[in-house]
Amino acid sequence: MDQIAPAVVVRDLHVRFGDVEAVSGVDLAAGNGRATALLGRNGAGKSTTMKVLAGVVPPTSGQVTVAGHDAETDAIGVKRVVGYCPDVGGLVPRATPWEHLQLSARLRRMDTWEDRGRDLLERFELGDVAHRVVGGFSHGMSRRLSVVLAALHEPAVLLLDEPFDGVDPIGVDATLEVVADARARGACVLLSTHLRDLALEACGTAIVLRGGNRVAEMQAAELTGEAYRALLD
Ligand SMILES: Nc1ncnc2c1ncn2[C@@H]1O[C@H](COP(=O)(O)OP(=O)(O)OP(=O)(O)O)[C@@H](O)[C@H]1O
Repeated sequence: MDQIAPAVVVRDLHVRFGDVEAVSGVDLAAGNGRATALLGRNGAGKSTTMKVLAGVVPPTSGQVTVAGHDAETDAIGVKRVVGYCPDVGGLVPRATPWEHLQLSARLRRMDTWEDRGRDLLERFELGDVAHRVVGGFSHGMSRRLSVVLAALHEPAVLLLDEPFDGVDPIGVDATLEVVADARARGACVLLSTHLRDLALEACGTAIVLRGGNRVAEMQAAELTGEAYRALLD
């Protein structure tokens, strides 16, 4: 399923916020039809890397290409080809799930999206609350809706930042299904999580970040609990 060039290529990425270097020299390549897990301790640089891949934060230096679009010079092109579930936020408290889907579809100029939107809401058990404002949603419900929104337009690159955080087993299974579906249609998936077991279940490759650097890349199956702990310290 891999095309010739990887869908996501990151070379020597640095991201600086004032005095803080959040990412300091990350390299990675992720292929089509594959899912890659980003792991690492709090503050390792996972979310910042995801934000750059989503076209939300510009790289301070380095090269980042997402489905052929340069993250520094073509952030809009990047935003068009990705589906991004941010680690926090991204939802409008006074809007309903259905209104979020409508807005997302309109921004992406999608003609037919209602059936897929309805199906995704059902799969994530949000069908019954499709017309309730999300301001009253639990954390897990909001996470599930964020995954739905990321997946709606069947993006070439699916970026899921902590999609399992606080999510119940039904939501976890639905998320694993979304990842499997994306891989099956040849999309590239990057998923950040602290949950090693779920990373292994969802992804074929695991990348471990520490202090803004990539310290390991391996087959996810090789990332035993012991190996992971050793990489964190
Ligand atoms: N907007 C910002 N301004 C200042 N520092 C930031 C900003 N965003 C991230 N950082 C810092 O950059 C570093 C990496 O943060 P990041 O959120 O990427 O880590 P993470 O691996 O996703 O952590 P977690 O597992 O806790 O979500 C941290 O030291 C963080 O405090």
